[in-house]
Amino acid sequence: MSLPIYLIGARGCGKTTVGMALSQALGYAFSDTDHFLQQSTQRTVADIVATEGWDGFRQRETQSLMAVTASSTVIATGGGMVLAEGNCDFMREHGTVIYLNAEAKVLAARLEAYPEQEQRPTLTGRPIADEMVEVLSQRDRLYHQAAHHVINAMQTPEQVVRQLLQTLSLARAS
Ligand SMILES: Nc1ncnc2c1ncn2[C@@H]1O[C@H](COP(=O)(O)OP(=O)(O)O)[C@@H](O)[C@H]1O
Ligand SMILES: O=C(O)C1=C[C@@H](OP(=O)(O)O)[C@@H](O)[C@H](O)C1
Ligand SMILES: [Mg+2]
Repeated sequence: MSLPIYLIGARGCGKTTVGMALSQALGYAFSDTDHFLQQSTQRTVADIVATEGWDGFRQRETQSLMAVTASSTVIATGGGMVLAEGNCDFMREHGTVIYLNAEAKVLAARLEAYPEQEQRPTLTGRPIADEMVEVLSQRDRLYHQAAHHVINAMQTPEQVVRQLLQTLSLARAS
């Protein structure tokens, strides 16, 4: 059995989309911390944030991370998973952590085309393009610090998966 692979990065970088495709390519299981949270509570992210605030959501997110961690599993995390240092330590100790890196304007374009507001309530109250600049200015360093590998996510999902497979096989060979 192989260690879990954690995908981290900002909203819209493709953790959920690419994570599913990567799991199929590897023959791994797939989990998503937001899907787990929504299925286990039967509530949306927006509903949890509205009633418990972001602090309440973040506590539940940490519990979800632990609950979905299993061998031979690709795990798509929520974009704010790295905000708690304990989550970063946990991921690095239990598996391989990969940052799907993309510029704010690319993220904003994807999120504007497909906002999924129940999954992504506003973080700052600002328009998406401004929000992504602000979020990356706060988190880019945290994503880099937490990651074992950084992948350019500004390519097609197929290209991102190919690059992930290459990086993982190089890491295993070394
Ligand atoms: N590499 C990519 N190129 C173009 N669009 C993408 C890519 N990855 C994801 N998307 C699109 O961006 C949106 C957000 O993707 P998602 O996988 O939910 O990101 P995340 O889980 O990181 O927030 C979706 O509409 C998805 O189809
Ligand atoms: O960036 C964030 O703080 C969040 C990202 C979302 O997940 P995705 O990154 O999968 O969109 C979801 O966990 C929640 O809305 C908070
Ligand atoms: Mg996601």
